[in-house]
Amino acid sequence: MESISMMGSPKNLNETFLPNVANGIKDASKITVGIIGSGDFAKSLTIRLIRCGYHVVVGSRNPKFAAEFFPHVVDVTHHEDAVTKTNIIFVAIHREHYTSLWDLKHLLVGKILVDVSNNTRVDQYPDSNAEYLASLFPDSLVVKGFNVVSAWSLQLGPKDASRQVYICSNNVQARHQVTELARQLGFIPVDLGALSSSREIENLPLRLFTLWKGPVVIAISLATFFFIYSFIRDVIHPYVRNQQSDFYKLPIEIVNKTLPVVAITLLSLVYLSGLIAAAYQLYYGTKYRRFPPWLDSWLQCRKQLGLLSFFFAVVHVAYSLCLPMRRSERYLFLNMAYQQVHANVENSWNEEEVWRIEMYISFGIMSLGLLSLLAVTSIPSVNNALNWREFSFIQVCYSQNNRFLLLT
Ligand SMILES: NC(=O)C1=CN([C@@H]2O[C@H](COP(=O)(O)OP(=O)(O)OC[C@H]3O[C@@H](n4cnc5c(N)ncnc54)[C@H](OP(=O)(O)O)[C@@H]3O)[C@@H](O)[C@H]2O)C=CC1
Ligand SMILES: [Cu+2]
Repeated sequence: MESISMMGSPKNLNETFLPNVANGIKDASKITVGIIGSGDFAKSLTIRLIRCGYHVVVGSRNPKFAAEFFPHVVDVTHHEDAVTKTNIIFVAIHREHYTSLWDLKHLLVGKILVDVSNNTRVDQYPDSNAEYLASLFPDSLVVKGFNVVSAWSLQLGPKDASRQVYICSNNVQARHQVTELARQLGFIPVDLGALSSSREIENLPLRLFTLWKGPVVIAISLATFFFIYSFIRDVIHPYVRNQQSDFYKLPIEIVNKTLPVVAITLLSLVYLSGLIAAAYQLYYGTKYRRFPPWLDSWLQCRKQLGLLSFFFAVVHVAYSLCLPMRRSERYLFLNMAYQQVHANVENSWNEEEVWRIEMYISFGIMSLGLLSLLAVTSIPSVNNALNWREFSFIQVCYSQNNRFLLLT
């Protein structure tokens, strides 16, 4: 195949408007890409397209005003003019304004409309924005994509941000063209098939947060609970019983007692979900039965729970390293030395205590090392570089790590 051609366009049946990459020749300079709207997304996309050698025509309600915000090489014009000049048009306006393009319907027949819109809530509308656009312009080829990249990362270039863009459309040719365009802009396109996937794609930027919400709430609740528990046990109780004021322990000691407990509880939650899932499958004697929704979402957020556990472990290490720096520690040490002299004790070496602390610290460091290995492998690019055997090896290390942590 010589080039990607625009199939299904009644006017330009064989016109090529994407650079020919089949034989390695990239000639984007002759290709015009249209953008409707002159907002943040339109501006950033324009800059990327220009950098990659495309010619850009922007359609605005107020082209004179909008032109000030675009490089001079960009053709900023009225909607009608813009859509006649190109076959691939990014619709960079919000869903509520799609109907304002209604008058252009006859000009958009057979053209590719790329819907880049996002919503503010998951499943905000009964239909996805892209499906809505397709229903308004049934004779155009609607493609969903690019909504997962922010205007900011578009400008910075894909090196500094997530590189994947998800693309779907009911028209295979249109989908391939937008996929190719995404690739040439330096992104990694992920083909999600038919336009019915657009709802999922639109929920993606919103979903990123929901995976963290549960684990963060759990971590904060656990931290609050264990903090209050240690506070009552180590500060309030001695105060009530012996009038001994240990309130100085609040900022460091009590916090540092809370951190490892939260870390290990979160880590055990990571594994508990897997065990419950296994027990569930054994109980029903099949692996083809759907897990209940709570278990499903629990299994999905294991990575986040693990990373939060790592975070608490790291902070615990930092706190522990700072323990001997405290003034209180120095006073306690001096008092102890004085009492020892007073009691005429020459050597206070306690072999058992020495061994306990040596082992404690050694296991602690080892656990942190293994936890950080796991945290690093959870980074997608590192994870992708591992094959299945390497991945299961690290999983085994991880479960060993649990034992270390329990020991310490
Ligand atoms: N900003 C971002 O980081 C991202 C944005 N998106 C999506 O891109 C789309 C545009 O976002 P963004 O650029 O941030 O939004 P902006 O509000 O910055 O820009 C929207 C543009 O729409 C046009 N517009 C406004 N009102 C109307 C109207 N009544 N009728 C027709 N056109 C109108 C305006 O252009 P003009 O005045 O020239 O007509 C305006 O510049 C949205 O759907 C958003 O979800 C997706 C991913 C990231
Ligand atoms: Cu510890």
